[in-house]
Amino acid sequence: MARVDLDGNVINPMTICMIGAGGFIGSHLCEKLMSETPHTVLAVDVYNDKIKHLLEPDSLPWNGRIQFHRLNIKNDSRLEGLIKCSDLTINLAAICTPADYNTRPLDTIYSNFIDALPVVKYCSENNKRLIHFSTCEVYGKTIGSFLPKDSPLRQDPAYYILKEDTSPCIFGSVEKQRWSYACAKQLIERLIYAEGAENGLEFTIVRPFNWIGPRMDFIPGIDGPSEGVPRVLACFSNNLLRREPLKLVDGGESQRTFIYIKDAIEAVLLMIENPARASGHIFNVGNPNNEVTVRQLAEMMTQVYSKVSGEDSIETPTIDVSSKEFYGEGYDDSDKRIPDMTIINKQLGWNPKTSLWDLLESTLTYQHRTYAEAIKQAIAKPSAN
Ligand SMILES: NC(=O)c1ccc[n+]([C@@H]2O[C@H](COP(=O)([O-])OP(=O)(O)OC[C@H]3O[C@@H](n4cnc5c(N)ncnc54)[C@H](O)[C@@H]3O)[C@@H](O)[C@H]2O)c1
Ligand SMILES: O=c1ccn([C@@H]2O[C@H](COP(=O)(O)OP(=O)(O)O[C@H]3OC[C@@H](O)[C@H](O)[C@H]3O)[C@@H](O)[C@H]2O)c(=O)[nH]1
Repeated sequence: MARVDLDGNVINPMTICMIGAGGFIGSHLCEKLMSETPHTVLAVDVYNDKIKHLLEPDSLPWNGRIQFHRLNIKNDSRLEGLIKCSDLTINLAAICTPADYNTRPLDTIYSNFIDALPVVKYCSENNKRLIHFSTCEVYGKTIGSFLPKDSPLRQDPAYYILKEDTSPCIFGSVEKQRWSYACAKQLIERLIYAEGAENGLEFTIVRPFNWIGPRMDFIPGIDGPSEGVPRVLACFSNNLLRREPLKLVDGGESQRTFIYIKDAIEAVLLMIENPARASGHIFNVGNPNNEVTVRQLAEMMTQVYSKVSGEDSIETPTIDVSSKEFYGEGYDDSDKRIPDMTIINKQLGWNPKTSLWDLLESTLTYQHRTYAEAIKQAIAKPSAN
């Protein structure tokens, strides 16, 4: 049976230039597009480890519908040709780990703003559709965080729910280099929006709210640098696998809403296949029902990991660490992130499904299966010096 969109129109197979296809989100999106749609993907990245299983062997059912192009979009003239021969470009490429924002602010700004410029330009000049990945970090801090701690207004959703079309973007001072990422993402959003308004660029902007699941980032010393600091899911997974206490930055009081990657990918597929409903919009994509403090996340991950690994948790499961010690000078944080879902609901009829417990259970089962043995061996090996 032919695939139809939300308005009952037949969806024709398309060619998608996916930049950053080898990353966490890209790998799940490629998997979905290969297994459930007839579309072709030109997968652009400097790495392909996370999509290797889709690229080989030749006998896979989607053989020929995914091609990997190893290129760095900073300096490769092949990029324009790939965008030109696609119907749609999806840009995921970015430096997007908080440990980099204050320690490598130049690389962060270049990656999230300067390197995205040619992508936007080629799409605009060649009348190609663009789905650009921004971030929930563009909202920065909530209005409520500036109210006195005991103010009853802090309980009023008007002071903390983040809405695409009305919430302000509140960043810390320039010395707080944490905001280099959010600021670069905000400026590229504004540029894309302006290309739409002045030159007719057909665009969709996605603001992911802490998408998590298998293949996110790396486990330090196993498939990434030993001194590297990934995002919180991988940091806590690493601690659990090594039977170390989970580190709570500044008391673990910040709040986040976490969404299962597979739920979020459903939303992206709807955007891909419903251009008339998605174009010209900025979409929050998150799960407002899965809110926890980082401390609660640590506690839940400890419980879930114990269940899936069959190991008791250690005596002191968490320790407090200052942000200066953990991330260095210039770190700052978003206090609370609850996405408003009105626009995505209205345009695409999409809702997230998976509870935090369930998504942690499947993700930590994957982490345990993938890394437990390698960690055991790494710990057993006498150190090189
Ligand atoms: N995962 C989340 O919850 C989340 C939240 C907010 C925003 N985002 C945004 O979504 C996008 C994808 O995030 P992710 O979690 O998959 O990150 P990721 O780091 O796993 O993936 C990014 C990919 O882009 C590639 N890349 C970076 N620079 C490149 C370049 N110059 N040339 C070619 N490839 C390059 C990287 O090699 C990597 O594979 C990013 O733009 C990020 O800012 C993600
Ligand atoms: O080991 C750790 C790691 C992280 N944390 C805390 O956990 C919270 C979440 O940290 P993450 O590393 O997931 O990153 P953040 O949620 O702050 O930002 C992310 O948001 C959306 C995207 O744009 C990016 O993927 C990233 O910027 C922060 O408050 C952080 O300080 C810990 O307490 N301990």
